[in-house]
Amino acid sequence: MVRVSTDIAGTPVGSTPSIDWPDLPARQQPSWDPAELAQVLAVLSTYPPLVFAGEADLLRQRMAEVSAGRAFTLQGGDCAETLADVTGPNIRDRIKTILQMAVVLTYGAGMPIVKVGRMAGQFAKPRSSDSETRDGVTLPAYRGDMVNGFEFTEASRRHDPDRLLRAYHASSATLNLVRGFTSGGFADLRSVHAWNKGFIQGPAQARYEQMAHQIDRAVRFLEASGVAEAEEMRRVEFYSAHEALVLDYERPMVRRDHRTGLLYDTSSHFVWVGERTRDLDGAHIDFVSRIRNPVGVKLGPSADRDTVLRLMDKVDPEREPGRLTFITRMGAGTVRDVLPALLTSLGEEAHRVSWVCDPMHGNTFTSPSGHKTRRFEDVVDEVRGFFASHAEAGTHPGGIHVELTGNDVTECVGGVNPVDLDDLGLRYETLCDPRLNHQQSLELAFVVAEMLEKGVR
Ligand SMILES: O=C[C@H](O)[C@H](O)COP(=O)(O)O
Ligand SMILES: C=C(OP(=O)(O)O)C(=O)O
Ligand SMILES: [Mn+2]
Repeated sequence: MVRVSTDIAGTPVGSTPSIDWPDLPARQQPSWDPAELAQVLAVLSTYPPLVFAGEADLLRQRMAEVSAGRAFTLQGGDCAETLADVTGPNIRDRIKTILQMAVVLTYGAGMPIVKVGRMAGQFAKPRSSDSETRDGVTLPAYRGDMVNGFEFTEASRRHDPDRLLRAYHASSATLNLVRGFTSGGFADLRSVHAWNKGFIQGPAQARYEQMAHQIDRAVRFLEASGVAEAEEMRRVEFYSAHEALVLDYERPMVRRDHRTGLLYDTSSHFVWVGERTRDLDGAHIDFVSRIRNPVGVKLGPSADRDTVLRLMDKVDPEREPGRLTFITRMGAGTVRDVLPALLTSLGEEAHRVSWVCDPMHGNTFTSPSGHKTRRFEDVVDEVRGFFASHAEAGTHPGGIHVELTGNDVTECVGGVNPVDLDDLGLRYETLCDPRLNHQQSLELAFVVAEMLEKGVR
């Protein structure tokens, strides 16, 4: 995964601190049996960290480049990872998709792409409703495999703290494979480029051929000049991220770094707080304010200047480069009305954080067949509106955050090889929100690369 220099590798993994977490209101938390939970927490807090403090520091440096306008970040993966989907082929194909997108974006941006998987911990979901009713039977809503099962039975929907340990092990197995894939030659620029050529030979050909041709020339130049042989071209830095939602998972994973005495959430390199849990005086914002990892906060269309400044004061009072990322998810129809004004109202402060576009969560609707879906065209339109907003405000559009899979699912409609509303039932596999499939993800990368290359006003 990330390239680890000797001083990072030599970093002691840190001790489990005893922290009296303040008793603040926390939304969207499971209701566990307290005795069962206590047993699990005692075990989880002794488990090895999944990431090193030094790796999180390195990602913070990379995100500092994003906030300074010298890098772009690609964050992507499932809405909800599931325990059953932790398989070699699934992980490989998701990594492959992200790497393919990153090559295209690198070309378009002419900047380093900071690659972050929404994976190895994305096992918990906030829900609109606490319960779900089917055929007159009401049960607790599915909240992700870290909390309960998707199967619609009382036993499966029970909040089971043992699942925290299963999520830890699944995250550990995922990260292990990701580290292998991204450092062991699989990520070789030439193979990734060859996979992209496969995409362009399909229906995308006419629309994206010109850019594909330019990328091909650039890679051929690297090969001809011998640069493609370099070790750096055979591996990539790749980081993990998930929503820090279930505090009974995140808190026991916090460790004190022996070098500095500071706290890190060792469940992931990057964690974010979601739109539904970012209350200024709530436990989630308090949690991320205490850890040293680079962190994100989602912002929906209701976020105003005052809220954003107060979030900055809480989470990033020193305005440390790379520390805080705002992930905006305004909706394609709203972004142009709301985002430029918000950015402008922040003045200089808007330059002290990174801005990333989540074009998924503001664009969800239910199809006539009853599937939760999104239109590819709306996703693209929100990214376009995001770029235009930053151009207007003079701030850096720092990246995209996307729900995607490497599989050929039919969950979002549209794209150059279109999924129609009638196709949704063919391969609708997500247990929560609809993801872009492999082709739609690559197509998004080409469209965004064009925006990066040509600029959007
Ligand atoms: O991923 C985000 C949320 O968990 C999801 O959009 C909530 O969806 P719901 O409205 O089906 O609960
Ligand atoms: C829950 C999510 O998003 P948001 O907090 O923006 O609704 C998510 O990213 O899956
Ligand atoms: Mn989602």
